[in-house]
This record gives sequence, C-alpha cells and structure tokens, in this order.
Amino acid sequence: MKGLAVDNLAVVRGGSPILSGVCFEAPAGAVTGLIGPNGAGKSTLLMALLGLVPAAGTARFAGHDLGRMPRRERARIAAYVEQSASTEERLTVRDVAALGRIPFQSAFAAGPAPQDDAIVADALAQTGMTDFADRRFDTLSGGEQQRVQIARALAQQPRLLLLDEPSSHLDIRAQLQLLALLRRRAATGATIMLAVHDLNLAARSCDHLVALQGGRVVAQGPPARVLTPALLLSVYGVHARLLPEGGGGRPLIVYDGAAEPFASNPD
Ligand SMILES: Nc1ncnc2c1ncn2[C@@H]1O[C@H](COP(=O)(O)OP(=O)(O)OP(=O)(O)O)[C@@H](O)[C@H]1O
Repeated sequence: MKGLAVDNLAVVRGGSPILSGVCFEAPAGAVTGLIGPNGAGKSTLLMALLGLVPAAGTARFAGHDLGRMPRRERARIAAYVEQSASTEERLTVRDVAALGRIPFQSAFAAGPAPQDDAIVADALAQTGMTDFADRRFDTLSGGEQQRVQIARALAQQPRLLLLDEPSSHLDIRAQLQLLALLRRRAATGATIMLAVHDLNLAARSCDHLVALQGGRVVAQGPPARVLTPALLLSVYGVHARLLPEGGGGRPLIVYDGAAEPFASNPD
C-alpha cells in the first residue's frame, strides 16, 4: 500500500535554506520515525508536508499534493500534533478533542453530529483521558495536555498522522502506550510519522526511519540499517555501540559519550 511520498522538498526561512532536496517515502501501514539532532529540520519538515510553511517540491498522499490542498479538505485525511500546542481559550478537555471533528462538520449544521460524540469519547479513551473530559485544558500537566492533543488528532480519524515529538512530556509508561497506540493505528493501514529524539524508542517502535542532518536526508530504512555507530557519530556526534538486546532484530543503543563538548555542535 502506498503512503506518503515526498519529492525534492525545500524550505528557505529568514534567507537561509532549512530543508534541501528532501526525498523519502513513509509507507502506509507503518510507523516512520523522523530523527536528527536539534535544528536538523524535523519540525520544519512536518509543517512543510502540510503546507504550513512555504515549500518547494511535493508531498503526495492518497492522490493529493498535500501542501496545495485546501486546509479543511486536507484536515479530513491528515492530522498533525504540534510540538507544543496551546489553546488560548478556556476549553475543556472534551472540547479540545472535539476540535478534531470540525473539518467534518457542515457550516449549516446546528452542532456536532451524534456520531462525533462517540468518536471524541473513543479518542479520549484511547489516550487514557476519559476521566479528565470535564477538566479545563489549561489546568492539565504537560503530559496530560500532550495526550489531549493526540486525542484531538485521533478524533480526526486521519489516514495520515504526523506528530512532532509527541512523547516529549510523557512518562515512560505513557511513551510505550503511545507507541503501541500508533502501531495499532498503523495496523489499520494508516500512515504514521513522528519526530522522535529517543533513538531507542525509535528503534523499538518504528518500522522505518528517516534521518535528517542539516536539512537533508542522510539515511532512511529499517532501524537496524539506519542506526549504525557510524551514523550516530557523523549525525549526532556521539560514540555508541549497538547491542542485539533490542529483540526482533531491533538494535539497542548504548551511548559511550559525546565526541565533543557542548560548544561544538556537529550539525
Ligand atoms: N522562522 C525561521 N527563521 C529562521 N530560521 C528558522 C526559522 N524556523 C526555524 N528555523 C531554523 O531552522 C532550523 C530547523 O529548525 P527545526 O525546528 O525544524 O528543527 P528540529 O529538527 O525540529 O529541531 P529540535 O530537535 O530542536 O526540535 C533551525 O536551525 C532553526 O533555527
């Protein structure tokens, strides 16, 4: 099954090239991890895929050029979880999750369709947020807010789900639960792509990795092929060993240290 196909994507911001010649595929029915050091261009890439920043090149999904689709139409097939989304208004958790149903609601309808309530309830249940449904969103902890934003994206029932470091505020159990949830979504045929810093989490949970460095794709493929000591040194500037303990042919990384002190950034 075809998923997301990105061809020659390029972004310039503030007069500087941020992404150049980015080409990769994220297969349908799989979880693809987007990895790379701070500033490599992961967030910019996820936004560029959806036309949220001006970009050259194409990102094709389900017969559409995503960046050139009307926003509402695109939101019916693709959902995006931002790195740190905040809502200004005093919405409840249920209200925030229900924002995911807006692309499907008619401008002439009096309110949400009956099935929307069930879809939102299911999204909250899947992220373990049912008991928080009536709480105000802005009273939640960082990890709880992150789970609600994931619930909002799930409520869109997207065929393409893009997430920017969705586990950055989650405790280890919630991280593993989230990756298991994403794997279940992928098993239904969805295309999932997430930016992720924890390379062992990526190795364990992703089927496919795309590695960015300085705005360019430097490696892509299964975790065992991408996560090599040579790549970890050249891309991240760290000395590391790969152990077979990850299970199922997936590597487990042991870090031996940074090649340079903080002052020198390898990227
Ligand atoms: N509006 C902008 N103007 C100029 N430079 C920008 C702009 N937005 C982002 N950048 C630069 O683009 C580069 C890529 O940023 P981006 O946020 O995509 O990286 P990232 O890989 O997501 O990083 P991190 O892991 O730290 O979240 C960085 O060097 C950043 O400073």
